[in-house]
Amino acid sequence: MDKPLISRRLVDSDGSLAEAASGAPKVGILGTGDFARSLATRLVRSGFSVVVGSRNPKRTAGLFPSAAQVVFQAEAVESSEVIFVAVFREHYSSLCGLSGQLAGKILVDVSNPTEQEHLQLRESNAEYLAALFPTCTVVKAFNVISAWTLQAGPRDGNRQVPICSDQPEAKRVVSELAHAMGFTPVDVGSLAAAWEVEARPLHLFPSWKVPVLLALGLFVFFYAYNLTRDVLQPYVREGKSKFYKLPLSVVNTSLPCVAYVLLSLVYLPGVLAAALQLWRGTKYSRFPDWLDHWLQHRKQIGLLSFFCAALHALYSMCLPLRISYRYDLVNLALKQVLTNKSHLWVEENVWRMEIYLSLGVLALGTLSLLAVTSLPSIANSLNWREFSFVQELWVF
Ligand SMILES: NC(=O)C1=CN([C@@H]2O[C@H](COP(=O)(O)OP(=O)(O)OC[C@H]3O[C@@H](n4cnc5c(N)ncnc54)[C@H](OP(=O)(O)O)[C@@H]3O)[C@@H](O)[C@H]2O)C=CC1
Ligand SMILES: [Fe+3]
Repeated sequence: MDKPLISRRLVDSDGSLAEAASGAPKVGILGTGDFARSLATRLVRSGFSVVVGSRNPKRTAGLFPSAAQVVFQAEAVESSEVIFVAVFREHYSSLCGLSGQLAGKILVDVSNPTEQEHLQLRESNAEYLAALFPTCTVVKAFNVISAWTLQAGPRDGNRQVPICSDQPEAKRVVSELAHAMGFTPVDVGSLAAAWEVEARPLHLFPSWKVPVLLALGLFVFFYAYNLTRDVLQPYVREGKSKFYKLPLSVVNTSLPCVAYVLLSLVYLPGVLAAALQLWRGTKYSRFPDWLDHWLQHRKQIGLLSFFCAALHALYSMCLPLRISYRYDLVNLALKQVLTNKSHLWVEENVWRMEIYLSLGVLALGTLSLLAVTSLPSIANSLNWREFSFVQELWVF
């Protein structure tokens, strides 16, 4: 890997990928599926010479950049020292015929198990591959990167690539490769860590689970409290039916309570941490685990607090749109004008409007939150010219 990693001629005049620079480091790929194709494209763009091993190279060669060589599996593994195994676990054993040529080489396991496989098989895919090819060094890497990200380039989202292996030298080689492709390699230890690395793509938004459950729990608590206070109590005491308040009014009264409590939970751990440091007399000792986790979740708790506050503002703006509000106004006017006790109230209309408004506001709030949270990744995905264009628009 001491050779220059970025070649000079990468793109043909017609836009397809051109010949890689002669003498560029050679990387092998076994498999010709989605992942293999995107990986080959990224490697060629990063200046590597790529040789792809297929069971049927004639059929699949047209799918790869012209700079990548597509040959039979045996030929591909012969000419490269680092070989990506872009094949599903159940087909690993079909590669055993190549073990002679693969001896002493670095195999990069990029595979991901399904959730069911991950729970059933206690052995990671990488360890299984290492057991099948004991003369090779297996490195687990790139499984958290999608074919799409490889194709588009590591511009938006997470660039981190966790890498693990029992051989530090092999880990170094693959880390340099990841770095040259624009990713950030993260050493997560020996191959025993592969099981945990393979679990990562199975969890969606892991850092949001506790904050979301917390916000939901608080919402249920305050909703139950406001329901008892504003609806059940008047019904039991005075026989007044105010159940139409359930979808809108009670929700709107509960939201700011949740927002305030969540906001205080954003600031409280910082205060506790400072107090703990003063009490211990040092800034350089570890916080207890619970405080550490709490501090790490502050961003998500803050965003949820903002979401509840924004929903509350939207609900409040929409309150005068409610038909119940209009009926109340008309009734008040009637009461003032007429002496008799006429009462204008169509229960069905009230309910329909309350529910429609509630759902509409919820959808609008969710969309705004999505827009706000995706702003950083949108900003990340812009190149410098697009970014300055947006900046100019903004200033204008
Ligand atoms: N797609 C993605 O976004 C991601 C995929 N991965 C991992 O990459 C690996 C490949 O995924 P993907 O490219 O999507 O899968 P595909 O099904 O698209 O491709 C699998 C490839 O395996 C090759 N292969 C080799 N031996 C066999 C065999 N005995 N039977 C069937 N196929 C065989 C085939 O190539 P040929 O016929 O030319 O030999 C085939 O193209 C998987 O382990 C997956 O978990 C990891 C992260 C993201
Ligand atoms: Fe308010």
